[in-house]
This record gives sequence, C-alpha cells and structure tokens, in this order.
Amino acid sequence: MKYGIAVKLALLLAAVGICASALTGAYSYGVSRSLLVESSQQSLVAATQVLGRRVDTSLEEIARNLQVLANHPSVRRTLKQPDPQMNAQLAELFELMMQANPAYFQIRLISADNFGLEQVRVDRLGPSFINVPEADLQEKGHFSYVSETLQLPSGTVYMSRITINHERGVYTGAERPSMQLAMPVRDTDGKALGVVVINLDVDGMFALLATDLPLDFRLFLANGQGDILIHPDHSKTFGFDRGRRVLLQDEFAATRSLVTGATSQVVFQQPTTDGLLQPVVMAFVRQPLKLRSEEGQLYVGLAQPLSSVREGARHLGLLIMISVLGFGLLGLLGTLFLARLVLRPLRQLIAAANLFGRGQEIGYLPLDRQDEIGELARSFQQMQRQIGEQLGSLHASQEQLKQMAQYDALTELPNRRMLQDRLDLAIARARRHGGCAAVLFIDLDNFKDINDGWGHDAGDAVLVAVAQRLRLSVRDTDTVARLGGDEFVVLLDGPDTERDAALIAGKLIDCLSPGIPFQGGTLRVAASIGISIFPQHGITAPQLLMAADRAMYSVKANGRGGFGFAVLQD
Ligand SMILES: Nc1nc2c(ncn2[C@@H]2O[C@H](COP(=O)(O)OP(=O)(O)OP(=O)(O)O)[C@@H](O)[C@H]2O)c(=O)[nH]1
Repeated sequence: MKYGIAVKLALLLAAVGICASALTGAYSYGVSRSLLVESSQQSLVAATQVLGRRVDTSLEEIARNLQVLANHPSVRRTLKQPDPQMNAQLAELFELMMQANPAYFQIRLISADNFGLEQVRVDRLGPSFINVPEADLQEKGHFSYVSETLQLPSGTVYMSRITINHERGVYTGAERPSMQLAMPVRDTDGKALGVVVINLDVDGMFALLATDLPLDFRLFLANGQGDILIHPDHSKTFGFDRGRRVLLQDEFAATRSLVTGATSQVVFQQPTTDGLLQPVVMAFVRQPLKLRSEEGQLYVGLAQPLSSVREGARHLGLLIMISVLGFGLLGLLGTLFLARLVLRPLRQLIAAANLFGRGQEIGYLPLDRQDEIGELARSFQQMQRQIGEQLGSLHASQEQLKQMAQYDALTELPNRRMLQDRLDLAIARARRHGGCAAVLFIDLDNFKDINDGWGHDAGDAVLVAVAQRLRLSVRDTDTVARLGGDEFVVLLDGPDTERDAALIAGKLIDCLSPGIPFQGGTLRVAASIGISIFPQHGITAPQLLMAADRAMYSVKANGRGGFGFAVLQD
C-alpha cells in the first residue's frame, strides 16, 4: 500500500479545495481588481474636482485681497494726489501681501491718468521684493487689464487670460505663465482713479494647490479654449504664444466630450506619450470660474500612474495567492489527518480479518463506535461468530463421517476398512521386526435362529454383547473388528502371537458361553474361529483374511463351536 486511501483522499480533497479556492480567488481578484481600478479612477476624479474648486476659491481669495487694496484710503489718496511717502507705505503693504501669498509675482497700483502710469509697483525677485523706483515705472494704459478694468463698476474684478508674461522688467514673473487680476479704484463719487493689479504666478498657484497630492501625480491645465497651459512636457504648453496651438482635445482624444460641453468630467487610461513616461489614468474636469474673466472656465486634469492604481490590486492578488496556497496546504494537512483518523479503525478491522484468517485471536475491534465503522466492526464480529459456529458443526460432521467410515454403527467396533488398515500396519511391522501377526476370523453359530426366534432386536443385542465380550477378552493393543452380519475378526499383534493365537481363540469361545440376558430371557450364542498367521498362511491382508475365513468354515463343517488353523500354503 504505497499510496493508501488516506493519501489519495487527502490529495483529491486538497486538489478540489485548491481548485475551488483558486477559482474563487481568481474570480474575486478579477472583480476586486476592476472595483479597485474603478474606485481609484473615481478617487482621481474627486481629487481633480477638489483641485478645480480650489482654483476657483483661490481666485476668489485674490479678488478679496484686491477689494482690500482698492478700498484702502491711502490708495485713493495717493491716486488723487501722488505722495512719495504714501507710495512707500503702500509698497510696504503690497510687499506684506506678497509675503503672505507666494503665488503673487507682482502688485501694482496704476493711475487712470498719465496713460496708465504705474504709481506703486512691487516685484518679486527670488526670495526678495523690489519696490520699483519711480524712474522705472511704466505706462500701462494700453493693456486691457488697465483699460477694461477702469470701465468696471466698483468692486468688480477683471481677470485676464493666462499667458506668458512678456512685459518689460526684470523680476521672477518675467516670461512665466501668469495672469492679471485687477480691480478699479473709484472715488466716492464713482470716478475711476486707477486700478490695483495682482500678477499671479499660475504655475506657483497650482503647485501650492497640489502640494498635498502624491508625488507621482501629474497636473494638467487648459484654458477655456482648450489651449494646454500646464503639462509635464513644457513644449506642449502655451503653444499659442509660439504661434502653434496645442489643444487638450487633440492631445487627449477622450477630453473632446469635455471641451464640447457634453460632459463635465472624463476619466480614461492613457498609454505612454510625450511627457508621460508610463501609462496613466487621467481625470479632467471642467471648472467654471465664478469671477468674470476672459477664460470663463478652465480644464483641470490629474494623471496618476496606472501602476500605482494597480498596486492595490497587485497587493490583493498576492494576498489571495498566499491565502489560496496557505488554505490549500492547511486543507491538505487537515484532510490527511482526518483520513488517517478515519482509516485507523479500518486498519484495525483489516488486521483483525487477517488474524481471524490465520485462526488467531483477533484482538481489539472498534465495537463501541456509533458510526458506520462501528457497524462494520459489529457485523464483522457477528460474521466471525457465525463462521466459528459453522466451522464447529463442520468439524463435528467431519468427525461423524470419519467415525461412520471407520467404525461399525451397531457395535462401535472398527469396521472392515479400518481392520484392513490395521492389518496392513501389523504386516508391515512384522516384516520390519521379523515378528508375526494372527487373524482370528469369528462367525457366530446359528445366529439366524436368534433373529428368527427372538426377533431382529434380540440379534442386535447379541451382536453388541458379543462385541463387548470380545473387546474385553483381548489386550488394548489388539484389534477387534466387525466385518458385517455375525462375522468378527480379532487381530493379534506381537512377538508371541503364534503361540498365543490358540490360547486366545479358546478364551474367546469361552467368553461367549455365558447367556446374554434379553427381555427377561437368556440368549445363548457360540462361535466358530478360523486362525491364520503371518507369514505362514499369507503375506497380505486379503490372503490372511481368506485363509482365516476358510479355516473358520472348516471348523463349521466339523461341527461348530471351536477353532482351527488355516492350512499352510505350499
Ligand atoms: N439382528 C441382526 N441380524 C443380522 C445382522 N446382520 C446379519 N444378520 C443376520 O445374521 C444371520 C447370519 O446368518 P449366517 O451366518 O448366514 O448363518 P448362521 O445362522 O449363523 O449359521 P452358520 O453361520 O452356518 O452357523 C442372517 O440371518 C442375517 O440376516 C445384524 O446386524 N443384526
């Protein structure tokens, strides 16, 4: 039993278990993976929406700052009557505001007079600020952020398009993506005195807004017409500034529905392209701007590497694989243990059956168990009992058959067949030791008369009594047999047989002479005996029997009731 049932059962169950859990694992992995990717995509959309709203909120905050400045009494006063001291104080105020708002490139106070001459201007230059000297101040009346803002009602914000700042001046904002937010400064009677302008660092503002996003996220921004303004590949930004527009809807076909207004958000997977070194999931939202602006709306986008989206799914897959293998192994060990547990009593039964087959004590059987194994053990015990009983009766029958084959049923003396065997044995022994054997052939005289006169039962009683008397008259080592009817044979075996034969024949005749009591009466019986001796009268059993038989007939012929020896062979 190289691979027993336990191993086979364990392997089968473990294989079934592993297949089932692998299929379940694969299915749940597939479903969970889709759900995880879907959930990541939804999270990306939500993050993009939050970012878009933050842009709008930031612009509103800038508008509130503009309001503070436009309504500042010193601003009005210096626009009405320029005062270098007041200008210096305002410059300090502008600087403080720029310190608090890192995305402000520049704050200016521009007069409505003198062709829009800058009154106060503070520029950011790296970590420091420059209060531009009066001599370097410029006329800005021809810029729309001045001319158009002067037309606006008090408290209204002008917001320019986002462009590359080509205005003259050496400061951090030069040649960088920027936008101008301006507000008119009006006198109490509503007369426009000038404008306050904040030049905003667009990249800086978005970098600030996106600070809490994961490092591998990439930011995208397009203006209301779809011109890409922020892209990891800078060659794709502000294409219109170089005379070749690069549009969001051309770059990412999936955003067309967004640009045409069919949807307010899109999420899609993008294979590797310029500026995106690996496949990403991208989400874009259309962000309407609350402030009146030339853009009207912006398109804000975020890209997340597909690998990080799938990271969770990969982790899940690994967990599922470990679980499947772990549970498979546990299942295998558990099944092996269970199978051994179940098979132990079966092995006991096998051992018991083997012992029973060899006729040995069968030992312990799990008879107390209430399950199928207990039932099997009880059936086995029952079968063992029945087989034992049947074997017993078979042995008894065999013994009976043996008795019947070798003994006479009436007298219980050895029959002709057994006599034959004993005679053969005696001849062989005599031959080997140079001894002899004697056959005394006994036939009752006129036995027929007893039958006829007293009935067959009387004859039987006589035969039984004769057998008993003959038996008691010889040694235990001698054989007294009944050949049939009223014929008996006594076989004498020993060194002095020849001399004793006549003696014993006389003794036998004498033992029969007492009457045999039967039903209140007495039956009389006598016998004639013929004697043959080995080797004188024959050297085989038939020869000896025949010689003795003939001798017995000679006795009968000579008047019965005596014995005589066989005639010597020539
Ligand atoms: N009761 C009884 N009678 C038997 C049995 N076997 C044989 N006999 C009878 O025994 C008798 C034998 O008779 P025989 O030996 O031929 O003759 P016999 O009357 O003995 O006369 P002799 O032998 O010449 O002296 C027959 O009548 C048989 O029927 C038996 O088992 N029981």
